[in-house]
Amino acid sequence: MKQWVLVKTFESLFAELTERAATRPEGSGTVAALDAGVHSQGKKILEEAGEVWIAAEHESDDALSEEISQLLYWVQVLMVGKGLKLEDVYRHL
Ligand SMILES: N=c1c2ncn([C@@H]3O[C@H](COP(=O)(O)OP(=O)(O)OP(=O)(O)O)[C@@H](O)[C@H]3O)c2ncn1[C@@H]1O[C@H](COP(=O)(O)O)[C@@H](O)[C@H]1O
Repeated sequence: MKQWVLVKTFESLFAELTERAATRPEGSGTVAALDAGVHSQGKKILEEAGEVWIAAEHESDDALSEEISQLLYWVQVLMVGKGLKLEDVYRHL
């Protein structure tokens, strides 16, 4: 039987988090992060950005990649909480 591997992308993660915000499933860390509010989300973004910096200077590429993925996640949580769409950001790129 053929096995399909679903690759998560920035866009698919954003869709997933948007769906979490709408359906609010029990046990979702994203729902808890959204409920914690923008102050808490902003602190998490700063924390993860610091971890990215440290990993870039002192850790492996894999560790750096993991930290970057967490930073992207928290940026997306803040975006979803603020009601921003990907297009709102993309138009500034
Ligand atoms: N990609 C992520 C993701 N990246 C980071 N994080 C969270 O961000 C935090 C970062 O972890 P750290 O190691 O920096 O911190 P920690 O000290 O281990 O944890 P904390 O004490 O900070 O909670 C953790 O709480 C992680 O759960 C994420 N949480 C969820 N996702 C994805 O988001 C989607 C929805 O998840 P749920 O809402 O939990 O279903 C799923 O696809 C998940 O894989």
